[in-house]
Amino acid sequence: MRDILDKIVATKKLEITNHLKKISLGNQRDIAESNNQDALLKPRGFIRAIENKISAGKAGVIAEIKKASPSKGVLRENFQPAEIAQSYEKHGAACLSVLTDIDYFQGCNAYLQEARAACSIPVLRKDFTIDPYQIYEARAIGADAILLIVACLELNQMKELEACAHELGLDVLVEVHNAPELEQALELKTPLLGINNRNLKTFEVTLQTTLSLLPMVPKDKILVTESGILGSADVRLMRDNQINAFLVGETFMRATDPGAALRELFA
Ligand SMILES: O=P(O)(O)OC[C@@H](O)[C@@H](O)c1c[nH]c2ccccc12
Repeated sequence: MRDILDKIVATKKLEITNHLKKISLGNQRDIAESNNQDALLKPRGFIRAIENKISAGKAGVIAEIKKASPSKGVLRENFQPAEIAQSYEKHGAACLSVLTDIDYFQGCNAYLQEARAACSIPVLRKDFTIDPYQIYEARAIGADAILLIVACLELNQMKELEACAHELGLDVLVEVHNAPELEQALELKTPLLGINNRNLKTFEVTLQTTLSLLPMVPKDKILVTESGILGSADVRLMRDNQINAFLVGETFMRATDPGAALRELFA
């Protein structure tokens, strides 16, 4: 049986092919938009926003906006990206992460646009990036950073995608969940390195993933621990190990007020 990541990547390839087909059939609007520099939003520095929090002695929190996940189904019924974004910003998030994948996370580009327009902090487009076309699209919808998941990319492809993002002024978060992937990620230029505590192939979550890879992470990288941060003990464990950047989704999505939950978790 194929695992979920293979399945997602296969769907993503189909989505891109269909989109490119639509464009070549005469729907040029998306392309025209992304070529119109005046219509483009100026990127907000994603990495800089995290660095600023950390150098002020605070946690750099990337607060996620996701309606659903393949492992847990719908996380939040009354899902209002703009309202959530404002609450996150008000309660001290460094940045946002917005799921735009449709088929597995019930996300969409409009959620990112709504969230970003409602606040002034930078936004990561959380999606399965496998083609440069998606990076142009990310730029066109106003994303400030993109995600590269080592588990679904070849090294040369990753370098090409990173160069494309940097050319467009976007920051890159590279994500790993084991030692061989980490070695590949260190071949990239980006200082922003995410360790996902959730194995995307098995859905298993353990904070040990971050702790066990920590000795391999060079000091000049900004390490983000991703997934499975549930309570203040988790935050303390990470901060005791000099890990100061966090990507948190589910814990906030299940709270009545996601921003208030953020403030409480990092108090
Ligand atoms: O909801 P959690 O357990 O706090 O996890 C957030 C985030 O790390 C997770 O959504 C995530 C990390 N990497 C991904 C890649 C694709 C989709 C989703 C993700």
